[in-house]
Amino acid sequence: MIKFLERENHNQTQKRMPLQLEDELFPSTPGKFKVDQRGAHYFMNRQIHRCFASTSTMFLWALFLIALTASYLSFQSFVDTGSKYFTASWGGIQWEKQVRTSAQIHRSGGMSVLVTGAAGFVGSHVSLALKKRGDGVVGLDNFNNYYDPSLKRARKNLLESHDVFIVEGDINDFKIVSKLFDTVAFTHVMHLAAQAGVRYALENPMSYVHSNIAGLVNLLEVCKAANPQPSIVWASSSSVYGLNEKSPFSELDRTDQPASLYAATKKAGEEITHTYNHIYGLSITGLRFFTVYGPWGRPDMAYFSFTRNILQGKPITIYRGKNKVDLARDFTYIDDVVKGCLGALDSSGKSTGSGGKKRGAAPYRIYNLGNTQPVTVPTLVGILEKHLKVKAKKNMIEMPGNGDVPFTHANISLARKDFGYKPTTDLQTGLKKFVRWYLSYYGYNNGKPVN
Ligand SMILES: O=C(O)[C@H]1O[C@H](OP(=O)(O)OP(=O)(O)OC[C@H]2O[C@@H](n3ccc(=O)[nH]c3=O)[C@H](O)[C@@H]2O)[C@H](O)[C@@H](O)[C@H]1O
Repeated sequence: MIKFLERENHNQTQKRMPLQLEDELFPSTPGKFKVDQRGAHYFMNRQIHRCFASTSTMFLWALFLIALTASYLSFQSFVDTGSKYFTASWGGIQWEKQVRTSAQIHRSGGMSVLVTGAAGFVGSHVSLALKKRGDGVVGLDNFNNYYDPSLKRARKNLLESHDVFIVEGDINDFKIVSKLFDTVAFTHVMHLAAQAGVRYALENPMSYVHSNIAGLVNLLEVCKAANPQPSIVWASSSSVYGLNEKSPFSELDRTDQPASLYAATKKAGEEITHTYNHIYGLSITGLRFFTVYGPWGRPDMAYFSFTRNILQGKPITIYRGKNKVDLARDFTYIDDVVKGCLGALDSSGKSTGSGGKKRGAAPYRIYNLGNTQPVTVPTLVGILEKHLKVKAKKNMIEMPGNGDVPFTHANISLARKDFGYKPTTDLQTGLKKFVRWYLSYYGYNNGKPVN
């Protein structure tokens, strides 16, 4: 704003100056010019003298103008630098120091990981787990308001208390992502920033294109050019199986029938990452998460919003499939997913390229991270009622055509074989932990809000 006003003033100054010059060099009232009676010689001399006088005046004015312009320009650049320094939320010596400190590795053979979406549900858990075992972690998150940003801020505070620094920025911002790679030679990227949610795609389709397509490509562009290139592990989704009816879902099953735009953008992500692996030698691992739940979770997900409504005495809507068949999900507890993420990072293998040039084949992998025990939505509600000690007001309706699929069920043998992935938390146990966290975070005591 300051810059804008100054530019306007500058234009006014420039407009005014030639007028003032004209006023000085030429009579503004030519009709009042009197014929001189003192002879041609005198007149000629006088004209020559005037001519010299006006040339030197012009010269002086020109000098003055040049000096004025030069001083304006240097002032402007001072203002630019100053305002960038004072208003930018990133950059500067102190910022770089924070990034480098956070990325420092504290165990032998450890990694330095850029975690995108670090203030998100899975991102915050993975960041903390990496930090706790001695890896370097830097977070990147845009803190958007898809759901209550205060929850993201609370996760950020938690991470900061464990010395994880989170940079506030968007994966679409080429400058900030490049700057991070200029500051730290990240060995790995855990890419979890995304527009999540299956049904929200009906409301805001472009947000999925922005984050899950454009943001992904932007991140890959920076990674491909980095030297050394990092290995990338990123969040795909169980939703890519779409209308697949073969159960359990295996990584070799078809994924070309997405039921939602969310699923389509995740599937596109799998294809996009494949091209970066193929052309630039980036090591890529895509993880298909199956309805991840747990403490510090996402308020837009069913288990979370059901809990909120049940506690507030509000009705919940339970979707049912055709012929009143209950919907089912392979709900997967966050701690199991975190172990899967770390296993995928540890086994990812190196990227082969450098500075945008491929030097050989690099791993390209895709894994299911599920629980292998699908549970119906009414059963989920029953477990919540038990833990909350409150009966839900249920409103059963037929599943609208909103992108939902009837069931999900993961075959996890590939992840088990390659990095020992073995989920150990059933829905009863996981929801108990979630409810305990929820009541404490939102200030409930014996099922009643405190204060
Ligand atoms: O595995 C994934 O890849 C995805 O998992 C998650 O999607 P979903 O499996 O759809 O989870 P979630 O919304 O909790 O709905 C659960 C069940 O409750 C039903 N459901 C939902 C809302 C409601 O009001 N009523 C209802 O019956 C609903 O019909 C469904 O049967 C992530 O959100 C998504 O980002 C992605 O990661």
